[in-house]
Amino acid sequence: MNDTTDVPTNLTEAVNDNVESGSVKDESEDKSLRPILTFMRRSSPLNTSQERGLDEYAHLIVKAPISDARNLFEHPEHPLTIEIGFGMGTSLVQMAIAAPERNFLGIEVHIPGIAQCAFEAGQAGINNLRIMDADALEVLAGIPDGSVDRVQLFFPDPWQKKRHHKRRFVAPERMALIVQKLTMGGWFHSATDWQPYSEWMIDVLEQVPGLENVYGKAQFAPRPEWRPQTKFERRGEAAGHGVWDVIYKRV
Ligand SMILES: C[S@@+](CC[C@H](N)C(=O)[O-])C[C@H]1O[C@@H](n2cnc3c(N)ncnc32)[C@H](O)[C@@H]1O
Repeated sequence: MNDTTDVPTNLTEAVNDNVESGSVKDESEDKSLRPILTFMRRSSPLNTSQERGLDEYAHLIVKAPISDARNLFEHPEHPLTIEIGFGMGTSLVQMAIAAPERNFLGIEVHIPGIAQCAFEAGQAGINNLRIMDADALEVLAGIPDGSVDRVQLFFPDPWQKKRHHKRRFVAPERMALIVQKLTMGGWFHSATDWQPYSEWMIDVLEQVPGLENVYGKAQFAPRPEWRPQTKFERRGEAAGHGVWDVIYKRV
């Protein structure tokens, strides 16, 4: 995870600066051929629950690539929510428990988060949640158009420095892919505690063909009471930040 428990955003960005400036060796020979990633993979040791998550509940973790996310579930006809970057997954598990009539696929690259999410979902005994260790953009590119009812992206890395803005998940080309995968009437729901990113989101999303703001042109959504608080939301709150939700509908 980019900005985990353990790593504040500014440190992540400092590491990223070093990669970009060449002071940290990168395995890729030709940088121009590398896709721009919206995350940095970081490793940290697993605790006992996380070890158990990978071990006892491995059946909840799906390997990439997949051809149709709906078929991962006992009820493929149920509407599918994909959460991009669920972090430690606690809020995603809460959402899946609260909505047994929906299927949930969480995609993350942070292994302790994947393991923790598997542990909590396994302990809760739910069968409407699957987890993937993958770049969500690659997963989305491989599944059928119009197959996802909701895409949610909560407290994405804000990539605060101007030269890192290209890594922000909410960007016209990435949103075009999301639109393609949403069902008609389906939602893209994001939230952030970083005000400049919230304004950026509105600026980008208002211009995306095929999306309409559910709360009116350029409006933020009221914080839905059914969206559980996330770890990064709590962290933002502790730092005195506000919270801005945006909900757009596929039209
Ligand atoms: C700032 S954290 C927020 C985590 C969680 N949503 C929360 O609110 O606590 C953003 C997470 O998104 C993940 N992420 C960013 N881009 C991603 C991508 N393209 N595919 C999968 N995960 C991604 C990062 O690994 C990171 O864990």
